[in-house]
Amino acid sequence: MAVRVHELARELGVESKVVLSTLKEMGEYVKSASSTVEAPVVRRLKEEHGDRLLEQGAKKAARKAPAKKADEAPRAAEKTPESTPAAPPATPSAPTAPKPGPAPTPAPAPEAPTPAPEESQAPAPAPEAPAAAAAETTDARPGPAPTRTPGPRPGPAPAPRPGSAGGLPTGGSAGSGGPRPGPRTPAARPGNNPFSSKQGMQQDRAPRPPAAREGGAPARPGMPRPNPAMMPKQSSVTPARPGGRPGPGGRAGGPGGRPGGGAGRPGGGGGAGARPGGFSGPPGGGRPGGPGRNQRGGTQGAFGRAGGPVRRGRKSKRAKRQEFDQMQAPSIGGVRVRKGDGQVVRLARGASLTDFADKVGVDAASLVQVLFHMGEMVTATQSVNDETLQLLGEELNYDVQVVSPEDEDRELLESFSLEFGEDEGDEADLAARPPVVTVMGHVDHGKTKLLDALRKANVAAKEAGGITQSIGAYQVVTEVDGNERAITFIDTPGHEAFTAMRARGAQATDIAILVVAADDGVMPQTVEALNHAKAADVPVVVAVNKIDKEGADSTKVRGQLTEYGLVPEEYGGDTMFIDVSAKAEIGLDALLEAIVLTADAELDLRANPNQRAEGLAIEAHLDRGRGPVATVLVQRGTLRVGDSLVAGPAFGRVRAMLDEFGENIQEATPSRPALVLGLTAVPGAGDNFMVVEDDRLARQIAEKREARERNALLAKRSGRRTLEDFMSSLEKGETDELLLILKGDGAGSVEALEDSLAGIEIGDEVALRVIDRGVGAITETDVNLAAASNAVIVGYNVRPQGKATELADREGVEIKYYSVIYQAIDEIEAALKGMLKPIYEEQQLGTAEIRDLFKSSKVKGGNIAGCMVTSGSIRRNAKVRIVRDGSVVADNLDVLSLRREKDDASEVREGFECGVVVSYSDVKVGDVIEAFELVEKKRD
Ligand SMILES: Nc1nc2c(ncn2[C@@H]2O[C@H](COP(=O)(O)OP(=O)(O)OP(=O)(O)O)[C@@H](O)[C@H]2O)c(=O)[nH]1
Repeated sequence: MAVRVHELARELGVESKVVLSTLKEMGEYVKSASSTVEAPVVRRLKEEHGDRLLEQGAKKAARKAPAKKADEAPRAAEKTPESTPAAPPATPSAPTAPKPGPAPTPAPAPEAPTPAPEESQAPAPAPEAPAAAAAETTDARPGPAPTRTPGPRPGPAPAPRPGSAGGLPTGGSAGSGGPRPGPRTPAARPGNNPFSSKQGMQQDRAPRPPAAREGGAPARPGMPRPNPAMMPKQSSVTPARPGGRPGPGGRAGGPGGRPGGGAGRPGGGGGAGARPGGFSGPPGGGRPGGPGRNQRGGTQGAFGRAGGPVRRGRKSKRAKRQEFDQMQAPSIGGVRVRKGDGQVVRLARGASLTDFADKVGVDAASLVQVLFHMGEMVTATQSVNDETLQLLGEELNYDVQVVSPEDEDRELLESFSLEFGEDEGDEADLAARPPVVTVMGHVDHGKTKLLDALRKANVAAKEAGGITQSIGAYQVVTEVDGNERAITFIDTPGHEAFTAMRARGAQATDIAILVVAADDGVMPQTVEALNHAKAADVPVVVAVNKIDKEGADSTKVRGQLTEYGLVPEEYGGDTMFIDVSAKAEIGLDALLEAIVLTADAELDLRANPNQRAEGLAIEAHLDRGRGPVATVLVQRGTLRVGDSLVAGPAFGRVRAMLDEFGENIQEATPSRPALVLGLTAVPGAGDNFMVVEDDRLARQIAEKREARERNALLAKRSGRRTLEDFMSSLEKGETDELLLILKGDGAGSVEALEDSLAGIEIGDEVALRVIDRGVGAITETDVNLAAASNAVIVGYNVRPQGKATELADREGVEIKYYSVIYQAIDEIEAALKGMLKPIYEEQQLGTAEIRDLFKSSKVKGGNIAGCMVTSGSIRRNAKVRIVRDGSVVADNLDVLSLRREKDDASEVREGFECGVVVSYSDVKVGDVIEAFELVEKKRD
């Protein structure tokens, strides 16, 4: 593939330094005459400077020719044959030559090229001039030189071609040049280029290996170089190239191509062989395309070939450019894709190959192919997961950065000149805010009970006489050092919720209360919760619970936690441990005080209350009467009724706000949880919210987020389907998939449903895939999606909206409604089982021995076997097998006819004789007919 500068120079007939300087002009790094030059560069050199160099070479040759020719020729001759394997074209020609039979062949060949193309017919005229010009080059070319000698007849030249056998070389040129000779040596052309003549460039053609034409060839040192003038033409000839076509591969496979070509040359048949040669470079290059395909290497080939008297037009500049581009691109698994040089490509999570392709300016289809070669089947528009994007990036030498949702959201907001998460103004604008607390701990250690107890202990609640409602968070007011201090509790205990929020980039919690039951001590989830708190860099207050219980050992808990780095203050550490009893309501005030003190000691909890509100949605659901409702936690600013709000993919205007007592409030300050009404959709827990200038802006942001989330979800769901998976499912027969669209009345219930569904285990044969999910009524959009993807809609506590039912009926979409999650799971599980292909079990029915054979022309199967049923029975509709001497000679046969006496029978039992015709005529006396039935087996 790569050639050295001096070889290239020789081929072009110029001095190495000329090539060197030209390459340098082109910006290529080449040091000396022995430096190697990659095929694509060679090609570019030729395309851009070929003519000039060849001209230069020709002049030089002309000057030296007389002297040189004499000895060079012979030299070349020797070389070609063996020494230059690289120059297959030449080589082949030589051998081939003989074949043509026409003795002259060998010799003439050289000449042939020389002569003007036009003349091809009249080879004889081999013009001197051309020869001279070529001389330089020629020297390399073995073939030509010798040829000359023998006969002036160019005619023979074609002969080599005929060699099509070896043909390749010829082939290419042959197309045009070769053909010419053809007439002379008809045999020569294997019919490859029937249309040869057309072009005038024959001269060179003949000598030139097809590959050369393509440019890949140039590398060939020994190649007979066509005369300078030829260069450009060659390309036009290309089409003629039979198998040898070094499409893209040509460049790589200079050498390889040739050889292959040799074989392939002859007609399309050679295609396969030819290809590999041409493609030597890329591993996949060898792919044996259809013959026709190989020939050409490209679509052009297809066109060129088909049309009989096809005109091989010259390649347009554009075509050449494309070809060059293609050649320049490295090949991955046979696919040519331009590689990057490590530049950063930022892609959103869930981006598709088309997005990737757009960013790097390549064809998405080629990326699909590259991935295919990497073992992944992905379509161009399908969302691809992060890992795959990164792998592809590595393969193509791009630094793919999958933008995290948070970054993406930041960018999205930036595009609207908005920023989330920063307090406006300076220090002076900040005011203290209450700490936000999450309760975590091991199962059954009393988290819920503690939250309830604290809620009841709420001073404010006591004063107001209010009963707190669960809106996802509540505030408690306590007295510390005579000051009323508020604390906000997030009402969802457990670190899962905490972590889930963190995973979304939301950190609502300032302090974590780690509940440890004094009678149980530190348990696995205690440690897990602790680690989550540490990871989030959230200070911990330990509530040693259930101290009212017998066997409670709060000291032990302190000791245990010390091992995990939580050293109680009383032991000299900085973690406050409070003994409490959620049940007996002991130590609750102390716990509240500890929270306030820890906040004061370790945290600077301040926020600017005088700005547009920002914060997090901590809980949201669809309320039948009130529509989407979301509990938001204001983190900074003040949220007011009437504000335009965007919360994740939901937006709207705050119609009303309620506190944890169900009371209407007009505003919510930092750390205040509030139930917001007025959103158009249900945001997710952990989604951030912010007040923006107007509804329009809120809508725009929400819409962009929604689109993004959908993509990300698709990417996550689509998973990677590897080739292996694909193959194995192919082996197993089609994999069936039950597609579902889940709609529910709350984000929690939908998630719960989806999680439960994910837990259904049916095996590999059928799969369950949730293609979309959402909160709210079943809409026409859902139905359309279901119709398009053949999915079933599952509505959990929701009903269809508008004309959704009508549309579903029309489209044949099934909508299942459930209000009990287990019922939904049971039914879906049953449906999945129903999709399983039945398992059949063989059940033996009986055996019969063939005692005699009767021929009957009336019987379709030929022989009627006279049998004695020796066990069980033989049934007309049974399956049978023939057993001879203990071996099964034919299996799974049908009973074509079963007769008892002269009547048709549906069953003949043991001990009776019968006449049987089976769908196997070669039965013999003594064979045993074994009858069996395939019975569907129940799955468990
Ligand atoms: N004796 C006693 N029992 C308690 C105390 N706190 C909680 N319990 C009991 O412990 C059991 C578990 O309490 P929960 O509050 O449900 O515990 P949890 O940590 O929220 O449990 P999960 O939600 O399953 O993780 C209940 O039966 C409570 O009544 C306490 O201080 N003393």
